[in-house]
Amino acid sequence: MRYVSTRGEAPAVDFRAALLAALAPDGGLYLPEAWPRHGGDFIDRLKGASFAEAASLTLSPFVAPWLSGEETRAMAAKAYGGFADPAVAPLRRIGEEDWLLELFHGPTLAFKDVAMQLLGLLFERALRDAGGRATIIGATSGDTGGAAVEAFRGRAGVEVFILHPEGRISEVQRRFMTTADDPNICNIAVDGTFDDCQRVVKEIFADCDFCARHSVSGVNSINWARLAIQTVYYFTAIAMLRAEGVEAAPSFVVPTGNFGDVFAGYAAKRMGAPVGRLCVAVNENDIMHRALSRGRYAPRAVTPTISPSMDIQIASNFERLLFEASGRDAAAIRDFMQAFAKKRAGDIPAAWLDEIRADFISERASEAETCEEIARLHKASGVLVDPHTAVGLAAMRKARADGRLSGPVVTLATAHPAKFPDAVESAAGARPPLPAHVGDLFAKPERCERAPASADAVKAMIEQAGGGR
Ligand SMILES: Cc1ncc(COP(=O)(O)O)c(C=O)c1O
Ligand SMILES: N[C@@H](CCOP(=O)(O)O)C(=O)O
Repeated sequence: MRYVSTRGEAPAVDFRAALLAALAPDGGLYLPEAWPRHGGDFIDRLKGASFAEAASLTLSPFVAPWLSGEETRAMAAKAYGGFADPAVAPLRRIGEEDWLLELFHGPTLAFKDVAMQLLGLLFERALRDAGGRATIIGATSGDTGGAAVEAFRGRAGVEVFILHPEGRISEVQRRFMTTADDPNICNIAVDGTFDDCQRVVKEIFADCDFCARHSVSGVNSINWARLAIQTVYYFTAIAMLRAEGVEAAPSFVVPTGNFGDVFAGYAAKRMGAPVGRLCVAVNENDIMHRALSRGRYAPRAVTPTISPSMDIQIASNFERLLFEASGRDAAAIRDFMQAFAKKRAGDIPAAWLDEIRADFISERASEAETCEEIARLHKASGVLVDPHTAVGLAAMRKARADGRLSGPVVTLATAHPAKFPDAVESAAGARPPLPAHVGDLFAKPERCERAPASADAVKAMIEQAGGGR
């Protein structure tokens, strides 16, 4: 399997090269040159399988011939061995035809752990094979950073620089990053928004000399490997529903920010997973809802919300969807992205929009609706959800009410409620305790640098630390 760039001006590469590069050298995002198919009885084969086994079966066409099925299975078993729930991504029924897919049982209590725990091992292996080092640069609105720190702390040959928007993430999210005392981890609180952090990361990637000198790589969802791994839980969720006797193709509601997780659902569908609709659920930062419903992709100023990880305007992975919707017309994507960079807005061609709407719907949840959803579920069933998951549930309820969703629906529960205790307590009147395995988070000292939202400032910090050399 080889990987091509959405902008068509970079050579096709194998999985290991796409993994280590993260972003293609032409500024585009990698995708498999053709979607592998998991048809036939694939879902049935997953029914009794462990999550690690399912991961190895799902990922094998992506990682072959670099890794054998046996090697992938061993890595996945190691990656998921420490999850608090042995199912890794269990389903919880919350209504007649409604389920939550709980993706927060990993070490930092968010869905990012599912991909990141395996990604850490893949990086380690890739660097060992290539005999190299890496400087990982990442932007986070709260969860990617903690998951990356946990997955890469103490790993030989890897230095990690994570940028977060100062004061715009929860204290628990921040502590998952800043309490790591390993010398290969550097947290940087940026004076700006998540979009500023992501812009700085992309500007650094655009400096080819710097990247070559420091072996720069990334673990945000611009990295195809992240999304490939995230396809796994769409397959396992469908297999678990089948095991419960639910044969109809479920729809998935995905709390969305950078458009990575919902694109993974789309990728699973393209690979043959029987997926109904994909519902893009956003908070008041609703650029993706406006783009999909009105056809104009135009950022506004970021509004801080109680679901801070989705306080995002520029959704990196939308480029991947546009590439698919355009019939993989890389020249058209280049034009679209260049015009967008200049005008800060873009009109999505009608034909592309029709393609997108064949698979996707979208919905927005206000702050009040998000709080109501947390309170409603807690009152009805005693279950506490985090505000990102609640955005998904509010979107699900609206889309069911007007008939855009029907039949079995799985809403992705993307974070543990204890990551956002204040917001959850104020909505539901109950404070979610931190799980015992992370109970010492508030006892550890924090370590964090500060920087303006400038690529030069961050590059200077990396230079000074000697990252990747
Ligand atoms: C808890 C949580 N939910 C949802 C999202 C949105 O996911 P994505 O950026 O893949 O759309 C994020 C951030 O990525 C998150 O941290
Ligand atoms: N919501 C994310 C933002 C980064 O998204 P990614 O999926 O591209 O890594 C976060 O919590 O950091």
